[in-house]
Amino acid sequence: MELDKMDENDWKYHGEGNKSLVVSNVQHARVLRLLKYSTEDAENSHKTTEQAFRHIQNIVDYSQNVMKPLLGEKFIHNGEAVKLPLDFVRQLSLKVQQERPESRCDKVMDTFSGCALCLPNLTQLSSCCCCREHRPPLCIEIKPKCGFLPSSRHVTKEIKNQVCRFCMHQHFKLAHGKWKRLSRYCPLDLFSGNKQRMSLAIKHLIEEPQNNFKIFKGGECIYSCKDDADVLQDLDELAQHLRPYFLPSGSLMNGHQSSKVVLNELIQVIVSALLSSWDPRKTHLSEGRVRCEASLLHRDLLRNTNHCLPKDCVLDKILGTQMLDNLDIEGLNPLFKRVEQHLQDFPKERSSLQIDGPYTHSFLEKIQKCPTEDDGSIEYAVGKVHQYRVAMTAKDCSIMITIATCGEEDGLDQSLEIQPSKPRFTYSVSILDLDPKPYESIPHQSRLDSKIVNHYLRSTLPNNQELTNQSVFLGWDREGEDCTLVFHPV
Ligand SMILES: O=P(O)(O)O[C@@H]1[C@@H](OP(=O)(O)O)[C@H](OP(=O)(O)O)[C@H](O)[C@H](OP(=O)(O)O)[C@H]1OP(=O)(O)O
Ligand SMILES: Nc1ncnc2c1ncn2[C@@H]1O[C@H](COP(=O)(O)OP(=O)(O)OP(=O)(O)O)[C@@H](O)[C@H]1O
Repeated sequence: MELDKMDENDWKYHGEGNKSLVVSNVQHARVLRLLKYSTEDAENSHKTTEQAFRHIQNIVDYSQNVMKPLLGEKFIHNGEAVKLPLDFVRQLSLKVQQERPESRCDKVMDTFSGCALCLPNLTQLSSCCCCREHRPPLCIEIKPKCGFLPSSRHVTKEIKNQVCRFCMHQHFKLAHGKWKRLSRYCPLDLFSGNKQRMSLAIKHLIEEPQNNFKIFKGGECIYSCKDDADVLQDLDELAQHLRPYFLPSGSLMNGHQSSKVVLNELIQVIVSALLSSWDPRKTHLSEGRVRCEASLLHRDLLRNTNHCLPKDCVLDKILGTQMLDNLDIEGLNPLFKRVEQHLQDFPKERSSLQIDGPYTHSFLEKIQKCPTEDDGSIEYAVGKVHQYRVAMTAKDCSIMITIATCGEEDGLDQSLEIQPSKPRFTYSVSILDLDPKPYESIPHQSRLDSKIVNHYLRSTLPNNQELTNQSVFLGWDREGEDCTLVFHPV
């Protein structure tokens, strides 16, 4: 990328989240991730070039020195902080504006600093030369969220040991208008390691993707949550896109039947990619922490299955890192206050305690060498706060599974052979959105936790009206449901 010859016509809108907007290059498999600011205080809060560059470099350091050792080398792609010509950034901002979803327009792209993060475009396979078939790669993006129930003795509300945060949060989001329908996805099903539960979790993601599920074909997003949340997802249209990948070319199957087959095949491929690992060992998950009472799975299936993830598969790595939060926000809060008090008394120690970074090897050491028992020290409190922030990153990251079909003769390192008669896929699995979560956000986390739990208790118990209504609407059979997709025209 020649930074002095940047042309906005070489880039197009790719996607965005709460904090950044992403554009992709039309020729090369690269993206630029630019910061966003809230429109209310864009004038005041924008950073100077040096501050913005430092901020982005911090993200790179954190991803490389902290998250990569925890999540595994193979899943993480280092980005590079770059300084772009301001003219280019301003033109780019004008160009992408009309593509942006309305729901994200409460923030504006940073056109002041000229800084961005340059990353490989993970929706495209980097070494696709082994694939002689010329179908564009497919990429499935999953934001899995928190995959376990807390077991901390500091938890004061019993419901937190029974219903997972995602399922409780759904009710809060619905009440506050963030979404119009409840998602039936439960992260504990996805992280269970049980193929049947995982398939169901993915089925629920497809059915109601919200911001947890997207599909790209040849780098273009072909399936995601629409801004017009009233519209139900068109699964037949999705299946049309996927048919060439999952149904033999001569197949006579048509209509709903073929959509069902195609989507079930897709689900199987996703499950296999999520569980793939070279390590034959398993991580056994403690029963009490992987069963969510709000999951719609048949109770027997929840009770009578083994819960284990192949060691070092992407889900195992993410879950292990999420579990660094072992005190829960309720147990962390007093430690955060201890750190706050200490910083008031000794403000100069902020830097040696690495409260705002730098995210070096010694930051990782503070996490890894944190004492297991509270000895009353500031080191323990800081170690737990750092661990919690790292766990928060892992609870908010996304998984990208990029797959391409390949011919019989292709020699592949990573190939998924689902069934010998079916097409083979080469794939790559990556993790993205590994930004450090600010130290200052901990009090907000604590308030949000109480709001979510209290809202859930108020709104859902003792009757579960919202869920029941939705099941009727979509025609799902809640109790006896298996993992096959059922299509009911509405
Ligand atoms: O708090 P949560 O669980 O709602 O997570 C936030 C996400 O909401 P979600 O529930 O996934 O829709 C939220 O996602 P959306 O903006 O809702 O797509 C962000 O990822 C936010 O992170 P950040 O503050 O931008 O770094 C996330 O905030 P953090 O808690 O990770 O800081
Ligand atoms: N390296 C990449 N390759 C391809 N697509 C990417 C890449 N990085 C980000 N994206 C796309 O851009 C979207 C927004 O990026 P990202 O999740 O990093 O933004 P964010 O603002 O940090 O999100 P959040 O709301 O979680 O804070 C992603 O959901 C993904 O679809």
